[in-house]
Amino acid sequence: MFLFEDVEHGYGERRVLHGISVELTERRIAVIGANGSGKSTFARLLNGLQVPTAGRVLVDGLDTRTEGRAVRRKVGFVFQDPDVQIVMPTVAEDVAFGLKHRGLSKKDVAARVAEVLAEHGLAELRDRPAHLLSGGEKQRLAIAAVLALEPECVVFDEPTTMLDLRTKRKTTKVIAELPHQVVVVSHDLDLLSDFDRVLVFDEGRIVEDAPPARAIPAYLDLMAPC
Ligand SMILES: Nc1ncnc2c1ncn2[C@@H]1O[C@H](COP(=O)(O)OP(=O)(O)OP(=O)(O)O)[C@@H](O)[C@H]1O
Repeated sequence: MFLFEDVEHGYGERRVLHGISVELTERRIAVIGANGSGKSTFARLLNGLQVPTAGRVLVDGLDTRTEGRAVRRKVGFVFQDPDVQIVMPTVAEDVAFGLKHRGLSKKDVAARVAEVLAEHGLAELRDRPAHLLSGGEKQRLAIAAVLALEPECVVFDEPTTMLDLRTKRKTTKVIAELPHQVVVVSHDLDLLSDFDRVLVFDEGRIVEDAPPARAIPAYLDLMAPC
């Protein structure tokens, strides 16, 4: 579904991704690597939140540079910090926001909101102020709001970093049970042990690209103190 053609990305003069050429068709793909190795930048390129400085990113043949809107319909993005993503005062309004933006009728929005809140265990919180939710509840809301829009693929940028162990396990389960294609950036090796494919980043390049059984030991070697 994703095709990176000789992608470079820089912030100002500084290049942080170099020569990324990769095709991603597997259902569950993980991205790991050291801090600052370019993982989040790579993730943001997947749905056109950022466009490459050079090269192309195609999603089902759509160029993220020219077809950003269509790409974002296909590819949802869940940020590490749900506060970045929650835009409306209450839980129900936040889920409704994207649906209204898509042009659904009032009746369809209400029905979809009710369905999604129930699916994600948020029905009882529907009228609660979103900013007063716990970290885990906010995470659930952020995921629910993205899934409400029925993307084909969901990109998660460090979905468990801010969570306690219990909430982390619940989020891991939610991600594991999604029928969607998922791309997950994570430092949490437990989360990705049964993924189909793991990309290991180092200094803006993919240095290993393999199933977890091979990629995780390669990553641990890379991270070993000299
Ligand atoms: N908006 C930005 N402006 C300038 N530099 C940025 C910006 N976003 C990221 N960078 C820099 O680009 C490099 C790669 O950052 P990125 O967030 O992609 O790495 P990462 O592998 O996700 O790191 P981490 O594991 O710490 O989240 C870092 O040196 C970072 O400081």
